[in-house]
Amino acid sequence: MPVGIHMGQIRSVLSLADKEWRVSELKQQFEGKTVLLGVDDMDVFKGINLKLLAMEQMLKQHPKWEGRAVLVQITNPARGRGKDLVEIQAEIEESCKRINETFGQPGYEPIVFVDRPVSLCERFAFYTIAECAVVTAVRDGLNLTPYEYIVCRQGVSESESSSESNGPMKSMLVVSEFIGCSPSLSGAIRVNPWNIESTAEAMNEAISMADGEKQLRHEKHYRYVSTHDVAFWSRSFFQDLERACKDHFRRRCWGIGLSFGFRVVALDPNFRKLSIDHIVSVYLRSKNRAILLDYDGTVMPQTSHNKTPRAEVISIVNALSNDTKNTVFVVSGRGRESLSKWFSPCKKLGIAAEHGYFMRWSANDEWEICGQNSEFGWKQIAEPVMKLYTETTDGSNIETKESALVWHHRDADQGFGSSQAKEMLDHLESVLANEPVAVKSGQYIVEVKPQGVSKGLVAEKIFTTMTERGKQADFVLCIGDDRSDEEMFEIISSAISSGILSPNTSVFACTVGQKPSKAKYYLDDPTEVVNMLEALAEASDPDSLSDTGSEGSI
Ligand SMILES: O=P(O)(O)OC[C@H]1O[C@H](O[C@H]2O[C@H](CO)[C@@H](O)[C@H](O)[C@H]2O)[C@H](O)[C@@H](O)[C@@H]1O
Repeated sequence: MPVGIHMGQIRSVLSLADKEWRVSELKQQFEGKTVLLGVDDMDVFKGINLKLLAMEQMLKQHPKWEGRAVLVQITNPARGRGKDLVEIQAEIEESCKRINETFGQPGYEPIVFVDRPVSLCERFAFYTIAECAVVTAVRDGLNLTPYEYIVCRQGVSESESSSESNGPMKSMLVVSEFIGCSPSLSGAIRVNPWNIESTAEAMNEAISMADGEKQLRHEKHYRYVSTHDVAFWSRSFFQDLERACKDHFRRRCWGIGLSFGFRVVALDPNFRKLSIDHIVSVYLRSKNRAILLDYDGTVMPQTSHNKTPRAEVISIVNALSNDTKNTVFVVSGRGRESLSKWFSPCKKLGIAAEHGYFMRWSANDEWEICGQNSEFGWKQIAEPVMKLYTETTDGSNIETKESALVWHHRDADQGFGSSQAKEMLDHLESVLANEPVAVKSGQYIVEVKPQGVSKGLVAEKIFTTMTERGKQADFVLCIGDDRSDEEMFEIISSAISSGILSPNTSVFACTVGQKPSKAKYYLDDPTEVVNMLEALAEASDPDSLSDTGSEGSI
């Protein structure tokens, strides 16, 4: 895939004598005329007929160009065949005939259609004499025509060329917004080629522009094109590869996903499977344990239709939270009503619901509101946007939580749902830019929640409160599967250096599934998570188990 031009090749072709000969011939042929140039393959996507129609419109709207403006359209012979191509060729032929009949005069043809093979030298000669290059492709890759044109207009130094110097260089470009190089040409006039009138206006504007302005635009383009050539891009590509591969010798690589979703991820060599035997032995030696459990994707499989926790999970969580050495929290994005209902048998369990907007240390404690903001005016802005995407995305729906709004697309078409989610994320971020909210994407969701509410802050609050109560954690187990859980892992990895946790704390930050994560450990799925928790519950000291229904575990 070319990402720039070959400066050396263009310069050497430009210096060739036969090109000089052709340039002076062309200068003579178009003396007193302003040449607009198109160079395209004969192809249905190149928008050649749209360009001809725009030229016709320009001559109608700006009769001053009659007799003066010429569109030279070089069309490389078609590489394929087919009905579409035959039709477009007929349209082009008809447009050329009509325009030349309507606006032509003796010695003047507004359209010069060149449909024979044109050598590189001749093409460059045409670039050299053109006041403006016009590219109206309706779909294309990079398209090097504008780049080649700019370099040819700059020319080669006088020592390499026999042509006389023409003073300051200038060039103008009218380019389709649908071609790859369009964003790199800030001085070009960008058009939607389907809009004939505005393309005609752009062509008029380009050739009517003051020379000084054309020079400035040309200089800017030439600087970019000549410094970002093929050599530049290949160097930069290799540098990126080197940077990306720098640590590969010490990383393990894994292939994840299938077909277009396939990716190779490099994992830290210290990232390893959590050994049940190891964690149990550390658990047994510790006295003040903090256990933070995410819900969906961690103790509850993402694929389960019934989201109510199984009796086995309730019994394990209950046993863990009844151990007086333990402070156990479910830290989830889910609402407080469902979490407190599901875990109602676990009286000592702490719950952080809606990513910690609501926190409760045990069933007997009051809910604390952790966010500083209880203003939800932003919902009036976010909800209509979500509704718009829900209407156009079959299988999606909106969940209204007390502090947040969530757009779900798990049941929508996978590709369409995720592209809609990306677009909606940008849309919401821009309309909510001045609101005290954060817009986040998660497992098939886009969520808008109050700023300053995160699972990371929940973890921090649990650790500091334990320390304040004289029970600084010497064992931390934190398990989660998604991005919101990474915020807990991040806090944990900095907690020792910031003094929130003691350097002697045994930390088990564990993600579910092997993937890049801030956690040092992984377990493969919720079944393994539940097995590990069961082993810890069995290792809990029966003497330190409290009566259910009594005070909080701290
Ligand atoms: O923090 P978690 O416990 O992992 O919860 C995060 C979100 O859980 C819920 O969404 C999840 O379950 C949905 C099915 O019930 C599923 O469609 C979605 O893909 C999952 O992310 C909940 O609805 C969200 O509000 C939570 O933020």
